[in-house]
Amino acid sequence: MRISDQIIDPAGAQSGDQLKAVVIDGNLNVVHQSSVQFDSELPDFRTQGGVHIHTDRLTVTSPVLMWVQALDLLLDKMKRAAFDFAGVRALSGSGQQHGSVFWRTGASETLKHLDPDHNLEQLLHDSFSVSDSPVWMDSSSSKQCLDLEAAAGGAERLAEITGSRGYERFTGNQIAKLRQTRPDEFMDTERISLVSSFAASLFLGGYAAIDYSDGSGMNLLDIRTRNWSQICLEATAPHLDQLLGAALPSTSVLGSISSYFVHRFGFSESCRVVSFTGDNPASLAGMRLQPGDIAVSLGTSDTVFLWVQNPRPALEGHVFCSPVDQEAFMALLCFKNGSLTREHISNECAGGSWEVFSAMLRETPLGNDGNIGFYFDTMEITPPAVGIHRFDSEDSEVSSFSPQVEVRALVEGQFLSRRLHAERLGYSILPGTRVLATGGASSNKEILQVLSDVFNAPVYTIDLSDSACLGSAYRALHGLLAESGVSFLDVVKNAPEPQRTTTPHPSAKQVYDGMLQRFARLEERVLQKPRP
Ligand SMILES: O=C(CO)[C@@H](O)[C@H](O)CF
Repeated sequence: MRISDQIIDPAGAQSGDQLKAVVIDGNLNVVHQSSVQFDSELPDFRTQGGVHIHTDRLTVTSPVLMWVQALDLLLDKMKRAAFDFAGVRALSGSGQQHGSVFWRTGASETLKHLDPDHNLEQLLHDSFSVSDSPVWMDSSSSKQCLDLEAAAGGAERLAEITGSRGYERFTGNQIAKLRQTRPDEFMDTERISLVSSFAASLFLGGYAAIDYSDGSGMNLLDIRTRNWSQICLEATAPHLDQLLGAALPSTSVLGSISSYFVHRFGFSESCRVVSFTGDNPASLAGMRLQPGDIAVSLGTSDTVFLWVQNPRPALEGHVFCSPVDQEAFMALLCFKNGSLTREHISNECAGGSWEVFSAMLRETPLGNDGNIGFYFDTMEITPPAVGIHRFDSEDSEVSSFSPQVEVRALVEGQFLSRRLHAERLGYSILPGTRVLATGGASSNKEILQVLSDVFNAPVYTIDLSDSACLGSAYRALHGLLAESGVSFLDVVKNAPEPQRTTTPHPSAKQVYDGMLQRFARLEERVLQKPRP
């Protein structure tokens, strides 16, 4: 790759709260970054964390036109910064998993004939049959999950086919709910995209295929045959295969960039668009995860994931097709109450100051004198519980902690939960295990110290706190070369190595091995409590 070549990746495209672009050169060095924060830079949409939480506290959506406007804004920012779009040889991207975009009948013609004298928001303003896209934080499709599990032959059978039991946020259940509750909008839909393939469609000037990896988060794709499961399609909506289009390998080169971007921004006509994928699969690529590593992404949601060759789908957690190896898979656990909950406790206990929050972690002991907390601001995915629950060293429930104890109870509780549920699924932390951390909170050393202590393993980070961006730029490069048969890990073998940032305290194993057993018992007590 000529040094002047660059790979643009509007990755993190539609991750929870922002749209980001990362550009790398032919030596895999990051040469440009830009971003748009949805809440502060597109205030007219009045989102919080990029979403609207509806009054039922279960329905969570994002305005699709906010995502479109964010792309206009991002590319205008790069243009004003005199970014050389002509040097971009390929682009790829990622989007928050499970979210869905419903294209109105006729939108494909609009996409094909975009007028470069206008911005995308003006051109696509009437192209969506559903203006408020369901997103991953939604928990409102429980009935549809039960119906789909029944149609598949039970939760275990559905997990065996699609990699997961029925989950409310998974796209198939959201599609079924929309068809049942908003039939007119559903009937006016000619294509359904994931957030990732929606973003790819904008650059392609036509409907982009859903890739195998992000498609694995829909409860619709058979993860072994990599075809849509007929049982699941028929249980969800009639002719759904026509609305989704065929799924393609995540390494597919979808085509050349739309002439709209050539004329409006100066992209080269030869710029290739490589299949977009989900944010977590892109993070796996960005961290160049290897078998034996465990990744912890500390973002709007926290996720724990790793590379697996022989998947064992279960009733907890998920198995997705790997985004970088057609024979492999990735196992993932999702914890919805991630950075928004850390922000909530920081505002309540540390005056919103991360410096104060970090000092409180430094000043409180490992094990927090036996105090344990569970912090679920919204209905949690892993485990399915809600509310805040605090216990003292005698396992007695208490109504409050001091601010310092609360801060440590939150961070220890989050990481004890990540470890407990990972070990339940058979992930074992072995000597030599690397914990690779990414996401916004991975830039906080005190939070990473607690992560290292709870897992009793060293924590490594990469230069960029958002590995989904970097992973999509790497995948863009791999897409250019994949036809030559070169593996993804070979293409990126010279990328900057993750740096070790923290190692566990000598007493960590003794403190947290014991605390984990208490945590598991108390979590059972929380799950037995009646939901409010
Ligand atoms: O639901 C999730 C994974 O299954 C979340 O991590 C979303 O991908 C966040 F955007």
